[in-house]
Amino acid sequence: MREIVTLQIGGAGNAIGDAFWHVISHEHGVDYASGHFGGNSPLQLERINVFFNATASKRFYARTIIIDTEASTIQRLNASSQLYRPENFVAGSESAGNNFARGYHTDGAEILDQVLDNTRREVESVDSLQGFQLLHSIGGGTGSGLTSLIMEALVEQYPDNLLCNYVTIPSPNMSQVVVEPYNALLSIPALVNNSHLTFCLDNEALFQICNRNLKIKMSGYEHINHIVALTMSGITTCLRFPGQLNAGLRKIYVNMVPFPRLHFLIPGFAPLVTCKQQQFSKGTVSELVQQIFSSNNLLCAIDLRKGKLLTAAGIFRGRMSPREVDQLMTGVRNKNINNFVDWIPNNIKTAICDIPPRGLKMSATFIGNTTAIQSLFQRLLDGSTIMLRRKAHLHWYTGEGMEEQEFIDAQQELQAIIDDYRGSGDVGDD
Ligand SMILES: COc1ccc(-c2[nH]nc3c2-c2cc(OC)c(OC)c(OC)c2CC3)cc1
Repeated sequence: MREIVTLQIGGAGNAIGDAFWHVISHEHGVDYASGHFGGNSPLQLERINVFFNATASKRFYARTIIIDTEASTIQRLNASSQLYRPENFVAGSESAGNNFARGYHTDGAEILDQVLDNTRREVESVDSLQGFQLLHSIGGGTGSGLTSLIMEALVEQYPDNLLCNYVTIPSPNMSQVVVEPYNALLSIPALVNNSHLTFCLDNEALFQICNRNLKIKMSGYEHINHIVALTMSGITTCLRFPGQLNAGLRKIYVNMVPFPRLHFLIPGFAPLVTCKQQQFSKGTVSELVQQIFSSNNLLCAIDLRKGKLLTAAGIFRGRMSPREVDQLMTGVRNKNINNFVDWIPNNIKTAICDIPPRGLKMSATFIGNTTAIQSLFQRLLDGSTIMLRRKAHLHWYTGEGMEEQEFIDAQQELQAIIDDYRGSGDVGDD
């Protein structure tokens, strides 16, 4: 079996992780609170080992390391579910204080060995590890700094395995902490150089979806974390259920990432409508296809029409005609040929799983590798430049041992990835 070890890091990473385990434990017939299997189909067990470990007493637990520099998140999760193995909790003694430097150099560094020891134990208990998925934000100190440190260690200790990151990206309009742009900026080098697949989860888009699509007036993190969990469930469907694709992280990597550095993927999900709208929906595949290519359903605040898709994947769930799905997806490509690079001929792929997500008859999940992501990176660059030019709040980082040059180097790395994506959209389009 091709197992995946999850590391959920920091407040946001653990919130996303808990939402993800809620969704997929139900899909696999596992009770979230107790870990007991009560499912009704062998399909729920056939590939359950990708994300879960079975215990002697036929219970299941999530193969995840629960990490935070402060104990409160850990304590809450430990109290909420037996899906979490107590030995896999790693808590620091002091919060990273929303500071990359404390996550990477001081408070985070203090718990790195515990993280790696717990990871090693889970790796040694599996048959055939395919890789790691890391759930974290880059706006806070633990999610940015400690995750960067963990990624460097994982790449060194497990050079043949893939790192798949699900990263929440701070929004200037939903800012929690004034130095989020610095933490996000400083996370870029590790994501560019150590992640193989980086799924970008933009708080700007997620809150827009809650307000615009779902008409939620006072949207909170519980709402966006559930949208993220539904999308992660869609992305991992082919890993977790048998189907026509012999699915593994490496197959996604090989087919979605044409150049190693261009591995930043934009997820989308459909339907993202109110219950009332869902009642009036025709519930057609055509509606799903139209929605997943709409920027309103992307989990990043970008406009697909302002770039070119290098590669794209659509994962459809529910009972539907494969022929209709292929025709509609091919139709989108043919009608929007200028929004697809012409130097990867077969750059759109669909997969169908007839098991729908909870509460829906059918759904679609989109993954796009698009040059339009430049605008997201430019937003991060601009947000950090405006403070860095005046060295505002820099003392919180230099006081923890960092140098201003590290910020300048990170900005050059960010500009370089922007240039690489821009250049890839021009290649071949003479
Ligand atoms: C852009 O062009 C392509 C993209 C992917 C593949 C492919 N080949 N083999 C696989 C896959 C694959 C496809 C998936 O979605 C369509 C997929 O779900 C995320 C998925 O997820 C697990 C996989 C893994 C298995 C082929 C072409």
